[in-house]
Amino acid sequence: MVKVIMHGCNGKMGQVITRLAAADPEMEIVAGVDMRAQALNDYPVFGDIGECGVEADVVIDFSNAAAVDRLLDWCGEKQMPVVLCTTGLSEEQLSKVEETAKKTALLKSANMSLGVNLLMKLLQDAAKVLAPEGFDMEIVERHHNQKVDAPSGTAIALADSLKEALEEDYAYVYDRSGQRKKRDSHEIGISAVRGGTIVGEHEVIFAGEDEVIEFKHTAYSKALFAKGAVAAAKFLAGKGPGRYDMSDVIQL
Ligand SMILES: NC(=O)C1=CN([C@@H]2O[C@H](COP(=O)(O)OP(=O)(O)OC[C@H]3O[C@@H](n4cnc5c(N)ncnc54)[C@H](OP(=O)(O)O)[C@@H]3O)[C@@H](O)[C@H]2O)C=CC1
Ligand SMILES: O=C(O)C1=N[C@H](C(=O)O)C[C@H](O)C1
Repeated sequence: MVKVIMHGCNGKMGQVITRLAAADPEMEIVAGVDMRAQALNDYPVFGDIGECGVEADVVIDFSNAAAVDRLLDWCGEKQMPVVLCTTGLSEEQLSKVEETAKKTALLKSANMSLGVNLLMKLLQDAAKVLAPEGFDMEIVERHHNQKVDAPSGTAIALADSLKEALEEDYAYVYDRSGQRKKRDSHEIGISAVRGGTIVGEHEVIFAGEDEVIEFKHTAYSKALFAKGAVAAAKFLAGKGPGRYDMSDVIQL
């Protein structure tokens, strides 16, 4: 039985994971942490991770970037494995992630779905062929109107995987509204749409002369991400210090 502390337990993802774990004989949520320290389910909820004295094997985090520093400090100090799913982290926080992974097992992924993790690999093959031929690369992401960070962590991760595959350097461009100049060939444009209840869509466009190739992933339910997070928590429990990602969990 894997015992989980759910960080951000009263949020949208925290509640989807709570329902999934309740039906899973191999996993139990033993405590939750949330700004609103209100118990909505059958486990105790604390207002701060430091107040949680419940014994556990792993933390699953879907909270807010503002909560991540405190969480990383606590997990590092307690040598508590952590599945970090919150997006919108600063450069300083990303460095802290690497430092924390020297003290405890840490799996970070902006997207827990099989489809997006496979897409990251497929894109690298496409980029290696198309970018040197002069195809422009653009990413468009669409999410619900409750999302606070933009662009999505997934859009940045997709851009990072394009960049990683290419020999030449590419700059990310998020906003062209203040510019009166043509697009540079060595940029990756990233655009964010927010509206309604869109769960999450990511489109990667390779636009060349007289032809366009598009890759698209659509999430139809948050259960998709919850399923990946649960698999990641089972994988991470009992592991020693180290930095992991979803490619360690999913056989691609
Ligand atoms: N990696 C992935 O596959 C996915 C990542 N995400 C990311 O996960 C994060 C959460 O998403 P979602 O569940 O939709 O967001 P929600 O806002 O619905 O949930 C976040 C929860 O965390 C709580 N919270 C805020 N600050 C703290 C804190 N200091 N300590 C503990 N809890 C805190 C919030 O409380 P309050 O509402 O009172 O502020 C809220 O209940 C986002 O960054 C999102 O982008 C989402 C889906 C998939
Ligand atoms: O906030 C969300 O909802 C999501 N956030 C993640 C991101 O920023 O990439 C993943 C998913 O698309 C849903």
